[in-house]
Amino acid sequence: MTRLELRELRKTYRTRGRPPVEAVRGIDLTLRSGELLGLLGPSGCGKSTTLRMIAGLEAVTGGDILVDGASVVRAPAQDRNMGVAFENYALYPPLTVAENLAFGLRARRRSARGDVSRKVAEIAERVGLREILDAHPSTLSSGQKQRVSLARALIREPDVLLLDEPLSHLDAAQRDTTRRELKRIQRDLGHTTILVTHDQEEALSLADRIAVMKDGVIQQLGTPYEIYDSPANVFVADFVGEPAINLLPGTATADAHARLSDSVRLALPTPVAEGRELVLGIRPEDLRLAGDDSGLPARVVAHEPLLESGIATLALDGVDRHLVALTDPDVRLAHDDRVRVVADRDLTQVFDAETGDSLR
Ligand SMILES: Nc1ncnc2c1ncn2[C@@H]1O[C@H](COP(=O)(O)OP(=O)(O)OP(=O)(O)O)[C@@H](O)[C@H]1O
Repeated sequence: MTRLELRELRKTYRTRGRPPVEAVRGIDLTLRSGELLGLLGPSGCGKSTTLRMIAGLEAVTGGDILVDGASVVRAPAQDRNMGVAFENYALYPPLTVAENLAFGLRARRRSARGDVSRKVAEIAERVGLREILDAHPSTLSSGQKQRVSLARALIREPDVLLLDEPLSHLDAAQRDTTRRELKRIQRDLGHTTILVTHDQEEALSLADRIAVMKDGVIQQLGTPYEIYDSPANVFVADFVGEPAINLLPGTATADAHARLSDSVRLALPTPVAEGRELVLGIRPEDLRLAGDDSGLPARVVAHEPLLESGIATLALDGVDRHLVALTDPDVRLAHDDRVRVVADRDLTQVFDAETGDSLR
């Protein structure tokens, strides 16, 4: 069981003839023993750089990395005891799966031959690789390769497990199964784990806590519920959630409303200084179609009736921006239908238009 701490971790890439790139700008994070932390953010936000610094594959520009309170920031990669499974697998093609697994173990410790075979068999059983132990990587599916990659990281009995987009090459069905397996294995073995992903669903379903990153800075650290229900700013609100949250500009009124246009006002969950420019965030599932004349009049732009719930695109009368609302599975709407839409006041997010920060 291991605690991992990142303190003021920084990385600036300097390439001759180009301006420096500040990929990671002072990250502070503490992972509890056995915790699975999802590092989530768009491409280029510095996730992989962070992981590579922890693994010792990239020198840090500043800050510290501590494992159980001891700094490892100057230790070479092979002395850090981190299990790494990266996106591009990095399996050795001439070796069989069993040999690939054994190789990782032998390279690390001078283990006895019998010991190695026992460990390979054990991990193959746990990760579901028994049938393909004699296969070569070139004959494996993407899902199998990713599992071998995970097994190779696990077989070293690492203090910390670092997974970079471990499910990215899988199709939807494989991803679901592998995700469940990954969660089970991580929980059984109790590794302190960082999982890098740009896929919010992966982060929301796997992680104990999520750190949402943008431009080398952590925007919010919290449980999946905290991130989803109480986003710290517009970026987090917009990045997490599918279909995306509705973001509507408005101006605060004296009576705890936001004016979206001359004719449209929405109630705020908390009072805000009159005249303040806001962005309201309303999740598609927090909008409902009214059966009576409550709510705001709107026109249906499009409706996709899906199996579990439909997705309606609506134009509120007098507001330029379209809204997306989830509809019950039995609802059928046609283009230009008139409806009335109600937003749940208590679930409405309120952000400052200038800073993007939450005002709740
Ligand atoms: N070796 C390098 N030299 C120079 N710049 C780099 C290098 N590696 C990454 N960068 C830059 O650092 C920033 C962060 O990159 P990084 O790969 O860590 O992001 P990421 O969030 O993992 O993105 P992705 O999901 O696309 O891998 C990007 O602007 C990238 O172009």
